[in-house]
Amino acid sequence: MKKRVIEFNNYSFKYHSQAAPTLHDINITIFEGEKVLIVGPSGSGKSTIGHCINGLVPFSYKGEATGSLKIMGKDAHSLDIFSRSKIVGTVLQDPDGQFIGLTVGEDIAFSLENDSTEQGIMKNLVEETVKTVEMDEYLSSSIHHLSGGQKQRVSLAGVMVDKVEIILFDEPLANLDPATGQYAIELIDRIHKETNTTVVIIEHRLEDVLHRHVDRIIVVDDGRIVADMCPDKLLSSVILESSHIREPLYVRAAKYAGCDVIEEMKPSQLHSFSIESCKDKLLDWFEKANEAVPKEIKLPILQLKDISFRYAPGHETIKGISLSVEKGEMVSIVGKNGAGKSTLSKIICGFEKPRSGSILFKEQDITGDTIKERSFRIGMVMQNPNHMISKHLVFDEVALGLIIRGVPENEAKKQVEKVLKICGLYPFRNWPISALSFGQKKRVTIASILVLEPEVMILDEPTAGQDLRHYTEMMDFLAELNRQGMTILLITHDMHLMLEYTTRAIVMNKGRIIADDPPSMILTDSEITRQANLKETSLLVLAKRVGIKEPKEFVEHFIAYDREVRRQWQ
Ligand SMILES: Nc1ncnc2c1ncn2[C@@H]1O[C@H](COP(=O)(O)OP(=O)(O)OP(=O)(O)O)[C@@H](O)[C@H]1O
Ligand SMILES: Nc1ncnc2c1ncn2[C@@H]1O[C@H](COP(=O)(O)OP(=O)(O)OP(=O)(O)O)[C@@H](O)[C@H]1O
Repeated sequence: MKKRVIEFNNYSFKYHSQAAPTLHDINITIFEGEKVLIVGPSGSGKSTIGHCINGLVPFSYKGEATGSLKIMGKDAHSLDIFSRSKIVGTVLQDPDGQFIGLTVGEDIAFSLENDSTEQGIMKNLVEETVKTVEMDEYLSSSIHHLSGGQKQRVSLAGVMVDKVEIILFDEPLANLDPATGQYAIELIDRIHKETNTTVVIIEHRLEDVLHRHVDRIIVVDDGRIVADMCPDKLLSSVILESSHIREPLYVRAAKYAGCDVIEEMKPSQLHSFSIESCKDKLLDWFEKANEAVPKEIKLPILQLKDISFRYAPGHETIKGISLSVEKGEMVSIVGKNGAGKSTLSKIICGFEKPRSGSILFKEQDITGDTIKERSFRIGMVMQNPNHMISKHLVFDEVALGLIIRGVPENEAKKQVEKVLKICGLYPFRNWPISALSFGQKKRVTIASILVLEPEVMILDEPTAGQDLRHYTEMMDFLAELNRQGMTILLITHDMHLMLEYTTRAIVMNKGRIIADDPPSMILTDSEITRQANLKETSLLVLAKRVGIKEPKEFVEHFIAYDREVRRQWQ
C-alpha cells in the first residue's frame, strides 16, 4: 500500500484578514509518487491549498484552521518551517519572491550551501541542473536582469537540486513561451519519473499540463473540492465547463460539433484521443462555417524606426527594429523567453532609452518625450503586478493615476468605479491588495491603466493567471475598447489568445522581428514556430487528423463559434 504524503481531512481555513473561510471542508489524499493537478477559477483557493502544503500557511499567512492536515503522516502544525521546507519544495507563481542569491548559480546553490554540501559535488550538481533548464549561459548573470520566463526556469532549477519528497508548482507555466512551457512539463514529468517525487501542480493552462500524463485532477471552486478524478473521466464530464475552466481546445471543438466525448475515447491527450466516431460530425460542423471578415486599412499611430538598445556593452538586446502599428489594430507580440518583447515595450513607454532610432506617435517624433508625457498616449501593464502596485487599497491604486493628473475627486470616483465593475473588482474595492490572489492583482494593474484611457495600450501577458471567465471578460473588454478605437499591443505566450483576438502577430527572436503576419499563417509556418519557440494549436492537429483540407479555416470557425458560446454565458 502506498504511503499517504498529503492528507487534508475536513479541513477549513480562514485568513485572519477575511470575514469568511477561503477553504471549506476540504478532503484530499495524495499518495507517494503521485502527480496531481489542481485547477479552479481565479480566487477559488488553489494557491491557499498550496500554501497549506508548503507551510506558508500558517508561517507567513496567519489564520484559523479546523479539521486536520498531515504531511508525510505528521500533523502539519507540528512541523516547523525548516523541516517543512526539507519535505516540500515550491516553485512559486511569482518567481521574484523566491530568489535569494545574486546570480543564477548562487541562487541554485543556496540550499546546497545550507546543507554544507561538498564544493565539488555542489558545483557539478548546479552545472548539471542549470543545463537541464537551458540556462547555462546565464550561470553568473544577475537574477534581476533576467526576463520573466528565464526567472521561472531558474526557480525550477532551484527546487530540482533539492532532494525533497514533494514538489509543488504554483502556476509554473505562467511566464513561459509555448515551447519552453512544453519543455517544462516534460522536465517536470522526467523529474517525477526519475525520482518518484510526489508532484502537485497548480495551473490554469490545463491543456499544456496534459501534454504529459497526470494521475488525477482536483477541481477547486469557491474553496470547495468539486471533483477529484482521472483526467479522461473529468474531460468527458461537464465539470470543467460549469466551473469556467478552459478545456483542451480539441475536446471543446469535438463537443461543439456534437460529439459525445466519453472516457473510453481517452480525451486527456490529443495523440491518444480516438476521434473515429467524431470525424463525420466534425466535418459537418466545419462545412457549416461562416466566412472570415476582411480587414479595413487604417492610419499609422505608432512607428518604430530602426530601434537598437542594449543593457550592457557587448550584447544588443534590440537590434534595429522597425515596425508600424495602425490606429485601431490589436496586435500580438510573441516569441521565445528573453527575445526582447518586454524590453521593446519599455522602450516604447520611455522606461528605457534606445541607443539609436526613433519612435513616432501619429507621425510626431516622441523619442525625446518623458515617461509622463508618453503616458497620456501610451499605457503599459507590466508582466508582474507586484512591480506596479504602490497603494494599500484596491480603490486607491486604481484612482492613483487620475489623482496625480488632478482629476476632481468626484469625477475620479465615478471613473474608477466604472472600471472596477468592468474588471470584476468592484466587490473588492475596499480590500487591501495584499489579500488578493495573483489573478485578481493582475486585474487591478490593468484597471489602473485602463482608467487613464490611453490611445495605445501595451499589455504584457494580460491573461496570465486568469481563469476562463475572467480571461473572456478581460479579452472581450479589451476587444470592445479596440472596437471603440483603442490600439492594443499584447505580449503573450498564449497562442490561442493570439489567434482569437489579434489580426496580426509580430514574432520576435533574439532582438529582431522574424515575422509579422496574420496569426494563423504564423502558426502554420514550421520554421518560424521552431525559431520562436511557438506551438501549433491542438485544433490544427485535430483538423488534420479529421482530414480537413483547410485546417486554418477550421481554427477560425472554432474561434468564432467558441466566442459566441462564451458570450452567451455572460
Ligand atoms: N494573504 C492573504 N490574506 C487574506 N486573504 C487572502 C490571502 N491570500 C489569498 N486570500 C484570499 O483567498 C482567496 C483565494 O485566493 P488564492 O490565491 O488561494 O486563489 P487562487 O485560486 O490561487 O487564485 P489565482 O488563480 O487568481 O491565483 C481570494 O479571494 C483571496 O482574496
Ligand atoms: N535590467 C536588465 N539588465 C540587463 N539585462 C536585461 C535586463 N532586463 C532584461 N535583460 C535581458 O534582455 C533580454 C530580453 O529580455 P526581455 O525581458 O525583454 O525578454 P522577453 O522577450 O520579454 O522575455 P519573456 O517572454 O521571458 O518575458 C534577456 O536576455 C534578459 O536577460
